[in-house]
Amino acid sequence: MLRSSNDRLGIPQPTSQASGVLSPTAPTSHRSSILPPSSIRTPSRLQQPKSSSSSSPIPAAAVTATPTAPSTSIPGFRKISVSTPKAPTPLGLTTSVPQEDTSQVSPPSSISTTTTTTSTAATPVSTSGSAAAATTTTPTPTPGKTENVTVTVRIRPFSNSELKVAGGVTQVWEVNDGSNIVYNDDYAVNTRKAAVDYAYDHALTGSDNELIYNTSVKNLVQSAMEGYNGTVFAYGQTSSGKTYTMSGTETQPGITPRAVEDVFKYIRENSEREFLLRVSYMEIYNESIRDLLSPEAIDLRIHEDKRRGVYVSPLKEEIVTTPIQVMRIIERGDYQRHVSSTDFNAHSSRSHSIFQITVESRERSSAMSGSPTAWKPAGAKSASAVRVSQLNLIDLAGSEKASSDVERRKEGAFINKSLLTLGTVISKLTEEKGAHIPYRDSKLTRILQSSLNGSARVSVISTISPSYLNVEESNNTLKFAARVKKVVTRAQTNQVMDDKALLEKYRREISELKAQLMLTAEATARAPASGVNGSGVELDKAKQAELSRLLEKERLKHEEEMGEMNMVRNALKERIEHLTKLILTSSSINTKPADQPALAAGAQVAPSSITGGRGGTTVVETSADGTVLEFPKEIESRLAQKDTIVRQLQSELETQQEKFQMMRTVLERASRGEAVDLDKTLAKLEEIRPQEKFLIEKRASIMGLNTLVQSSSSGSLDGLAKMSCSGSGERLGMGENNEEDDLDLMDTPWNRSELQSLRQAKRELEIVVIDQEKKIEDLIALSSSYSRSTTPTPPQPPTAFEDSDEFRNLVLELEEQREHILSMDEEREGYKAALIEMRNRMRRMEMENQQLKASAQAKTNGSSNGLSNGSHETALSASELAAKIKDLDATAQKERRLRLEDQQRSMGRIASLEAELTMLKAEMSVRDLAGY
Ligand SMILES: Nc1ncnc2c1ncn2[C@@H]1O[C@H](COP(=O)(O)OP(=O)(O)OP(=O)(O)O)[C@@H](O)[C@H]1O
Repeated sequence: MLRSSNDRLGIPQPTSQASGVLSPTAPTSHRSSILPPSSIRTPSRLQQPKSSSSSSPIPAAAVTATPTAPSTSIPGFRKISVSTPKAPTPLGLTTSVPQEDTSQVSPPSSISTTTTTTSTAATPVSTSGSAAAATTTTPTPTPGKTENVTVTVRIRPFSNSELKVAGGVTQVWEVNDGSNIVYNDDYAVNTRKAAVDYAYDHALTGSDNELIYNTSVKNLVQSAMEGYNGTVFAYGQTSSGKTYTMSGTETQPGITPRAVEDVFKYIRENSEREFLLRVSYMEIYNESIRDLLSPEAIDLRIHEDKRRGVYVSPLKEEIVTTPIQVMRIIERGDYQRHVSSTDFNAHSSRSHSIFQITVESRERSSAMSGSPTAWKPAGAKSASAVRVSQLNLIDLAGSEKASSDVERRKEGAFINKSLLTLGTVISKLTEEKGAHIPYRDSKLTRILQSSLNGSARVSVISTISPSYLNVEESNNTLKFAARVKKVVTRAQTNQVMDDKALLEKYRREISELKAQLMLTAEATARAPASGVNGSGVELDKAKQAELSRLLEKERLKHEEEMGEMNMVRNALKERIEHLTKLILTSSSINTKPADQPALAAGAQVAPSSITGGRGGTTVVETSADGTVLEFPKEIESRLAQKDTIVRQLQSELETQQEKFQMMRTVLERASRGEAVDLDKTLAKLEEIRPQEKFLIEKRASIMGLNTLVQSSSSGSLDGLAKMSCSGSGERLGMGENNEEDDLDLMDTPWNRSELQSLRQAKRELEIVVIDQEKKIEDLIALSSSYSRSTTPTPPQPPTAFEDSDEFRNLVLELEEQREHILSMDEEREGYKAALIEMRNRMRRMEMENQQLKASAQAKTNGSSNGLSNGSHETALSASELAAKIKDLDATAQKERRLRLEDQQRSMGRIASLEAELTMLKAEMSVRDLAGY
């Protein structure tokens, strides 16, 4: 489970129950003693003058808290009583503690000297870490001089669950002399335990994180700023207070935010050097290394080289310029860290987390010359050598007993194994000279190898519970801490002379850019004034016109060139400004608005306040060979995202084109007057509509991508919100930010051409997409015009396509077709009428013919009978009649032939129908027979 940083921080400590008082029989001692909550508070031992001898009558301290006393409260924590010193109580105790301190101190009168204990400390330890000395600065190490690891044990107050359980409030441990841990006398007496005395550099109680920071870490941070590697880690059983110590709460910022603050404070106060800071954050979860700033990067590898020692790669590093920016990054990383609720801790860290600050610094005198010629060749011995050091702040996962949950048990097994290996490595380092040290047995020891084997200053904070319930685990932690105390280191500074240091690289780049800027300035100055005809020569009108045309052309060209030149100059200036901002000096840091107050872990940070320069976080990454590269992960993931979108768009466009072609064919057929199924066509056109949605989505996703890059570079989450609502109104990928971000990312030459070609491809694609969109719109308009013509819908306003020539031609063509069909119809009707007329004429002629025949017959009969009635009713001569009859006969014959043919055709058709009928009848009878 991943948790939010707020979950991780400020987990409220329950209010303790008031119960019990110091037993009158309890031996008083000059130890700090952790007492049950109701114990009377006395002035903190931490404010007492430090005792030089255990036998001297100095007060003892006891941790306590009551919920009822007037107090200065730390939200989420037990209320701590604050009272003024009083007269001794019947128990001989005074009741005064400093604010937020939970130590209880016995007055001198009541103190019996501490019973002598058997010390389990293997080495004599310094007691320099008393609270009184806490805020003083110990000298930075002498290069090459050996020193022991600084070990601090911190006993936290009782937790709520401990207070609730029987025996939970039995206090086992006490702090003695500010540096030793011994058994509480009551506990020792009641359990008849042999006394123990673990000796460390510092032993602390209470909740004051400033105290522990000043006591155990402050010096180490200072020496990290001076070029020495430093490692701080919190070690202890689960729920013993490691995260509380390292991260802290809003009211009690832990070691990490305080260290960050001090890093910037150091830069502010050291004007003779300039600095470049970069940070990374990783976790080891189930023996796999994960980049908390780039969570998709899992299972990172560990490498080693002579120059850098052991390091993890590829690990994202961000260049930082303000404390608040660093806190924001930590918050981001914390959000990704594996945290779960366990049987012992509601917010238990299930991984070891390692936060690294890499500090590069160099004397300003050599760096600030600003002249491009001031650079010495790489490797040259000069004051420009860059010091590189690393500060590791590590919150280990807690050792734990078996958990009831399977997943937690598995995690616990990994945690315990790596902590066991850490213990073994420490043992071997201290006990067996020249023995094989099994650093490689766990990722944790491998990463800590450089620190443990000598070259770093190391401070270990061991956290324990005060309760009897955890006595066994606390004993193990104390033994581990005692062993670590024996580890000897020999810190030394690292000097880098070449471009491997980013500081050197950036300074060189700034110089080169400044030189380029000067060149462009000179070029601008040299540029001729344009548009002036200063010859004073009289020219004729035509020549003058020609000349002014040429001059105008020349002037435009010149303006264009000047515009380009200015763009280059601005880009150079911006880059110089950007790089300069990354390099921190006391003056630059003092002028920064980010002079924030002490940072509380989990404090809300405005996203805008973390952006520096042009609003982008600068990301670097160390390659496997130890070279520091700029931005590769950002570039890679961005290119990959863009590639995917380009591929998607291309395939979508191909589909679109196919459909478009299909539609076109249908429309062409329709325009030719061929039958087309309009409904089907319209349905197909409808299918195209969802693709519009796709294009809009793609546009939005490209816009979102730009926003994402912007947000990732600014470290803010609001970019993601912007992403979700961006897009619809803008053209594909044409967001302004895109190019700007690309410029930011184009800082390295290796990706420049790739980005450019990608941008070019994107632009080409945009044109295709826009073209496609236009065509689709046309098609949709056309389809609706067709549907309007086929359905009686109210008239629509004409679309653009209806006004087009193509549409007009189609309509004309259709009209012509229609007219043609009409004229054909008319013609056919005419033929029909002519035919009928012919038939009528034929009939009339036949009748006439018959009449003529009859009269001719009558004439013939009359002449032969000698009868001549002298009638001249007919004026036709016999020959004329014969001709007419012949004519009519021919027509009648023709008609007969035609009728005969018709009759024959009909007979044929009837015959074939009859045959068919017979067949069908036969089939029917066969079916009947078959019993269907
Ligand atoms: N010195 C302290 N003063 C007040 N409260 C403390 C102190 N140390 C720890 N606590 C509280 O005790 C609880 C457990 O502490 P924390 O989460 O820091 O333990 P942890 O050692 O990091 O545990 P884990 O290994 O499971 O992550 C938290 O609620 C924390 O606020």
